[in-house]
Amino acid sequence: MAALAPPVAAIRIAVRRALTALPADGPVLVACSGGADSLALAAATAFVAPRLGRRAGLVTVDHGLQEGSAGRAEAVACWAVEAGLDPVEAVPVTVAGRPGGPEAAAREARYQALVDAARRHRAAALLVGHTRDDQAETVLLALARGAGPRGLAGMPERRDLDGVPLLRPLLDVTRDDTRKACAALGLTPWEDPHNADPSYARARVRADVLPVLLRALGPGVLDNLARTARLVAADTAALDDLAAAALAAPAREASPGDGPVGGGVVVGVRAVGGGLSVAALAALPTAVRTRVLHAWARELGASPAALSHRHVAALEALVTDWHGQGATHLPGGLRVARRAGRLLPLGGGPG
Ligand SMILES: Nc1ncnc2c1ncn2[C@@H]1O[C@H](COP(=O)(O)OP(=O)(O)OP(=O)(O)O)[C@@H](O)[C@H]1O
Repeated sequence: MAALAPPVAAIRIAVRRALTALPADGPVLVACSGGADSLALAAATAFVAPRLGRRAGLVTVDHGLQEGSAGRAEAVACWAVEAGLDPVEAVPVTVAGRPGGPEAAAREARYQALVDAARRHRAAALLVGHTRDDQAETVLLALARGAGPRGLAGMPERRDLDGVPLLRPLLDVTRDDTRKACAALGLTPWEDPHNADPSYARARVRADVLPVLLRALGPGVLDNLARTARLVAADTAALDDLAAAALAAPAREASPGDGPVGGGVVVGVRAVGGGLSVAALAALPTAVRTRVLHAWARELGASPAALSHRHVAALEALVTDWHGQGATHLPGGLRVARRAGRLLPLGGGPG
């Protein structure tokens, strides 16, 4: 028997690790574009899942944006059936008419179709093929746009997508390895023209920025960027937890010796009679306060997509830079004002 190529083995190990952590019920569904990353993922899942006594299927979404896209989706689906995956679906979606740029609209349509398929098949999880290279690109793009820790934390290995667990088993695998694995298995991946289109920032990072960094700083750069994402993600999760605890608890009079947060003590911020206590907010470290304000704005009804750091900064100014300014406007027509030591939504929203 021919020796197994190392990238094929590494990808199977990564998939095995992801699948063994899942609850027993329901198939896993691989989201596959036909590109090298998700094709290598699908091939590894087709191999590993039955050996773990689990069903594995595949969904490929046809955005209908390029000539021949339906044929490409059909070809991926035919390969998947031959590879023993079941269920297999090629789902056409309509991208035109959705809000946002074409890329965002395509992503939204794709994720909706994937979630619908996962629900239809009562899937235990959806698997996507993001690699360590994708993670490094994500971190660089976040750095360049000043995204803050949430962006620098990159893509999580696991997240909830409208109630469906979304897994990224290949975050420790390089794109080079997914290509090598496809070659070793005799698979011909589809080359998405968008990946080389310089009008996309990610494509420019991929083609121009990462190669320079790798040449100048050595091959450890990809690893280091991905590690940065993991470290930042852990810190961010801890700060989010502190903010959630502060937002859940009633404000009380601060007494000398109270750390703002620390020693297991979290100062609550809910004011008696509604709204948030300005004094309690002021006692929090900035990193926790901004998270509290962000979470509260969402609770009031501001859509996360529309809520920007400028809105949160304006809310924060009501606490830390108060000079009698008027109400702050939030997305969705919401307004928040400072009144008698409290931040209050105007117009009788939830407090
Ligand atoms: N048309 C599609 N149908 C199903 N899943 C998709 C589709 N496009 C992308 N995905 C999923 O989302 C992941 C990320 O896609 P994206 O296009 O951002 O990355 P990529 O690096 O080009 O991945 P790939 O090489 O697998 O196309 C893919 O690995 C795949 O799991």
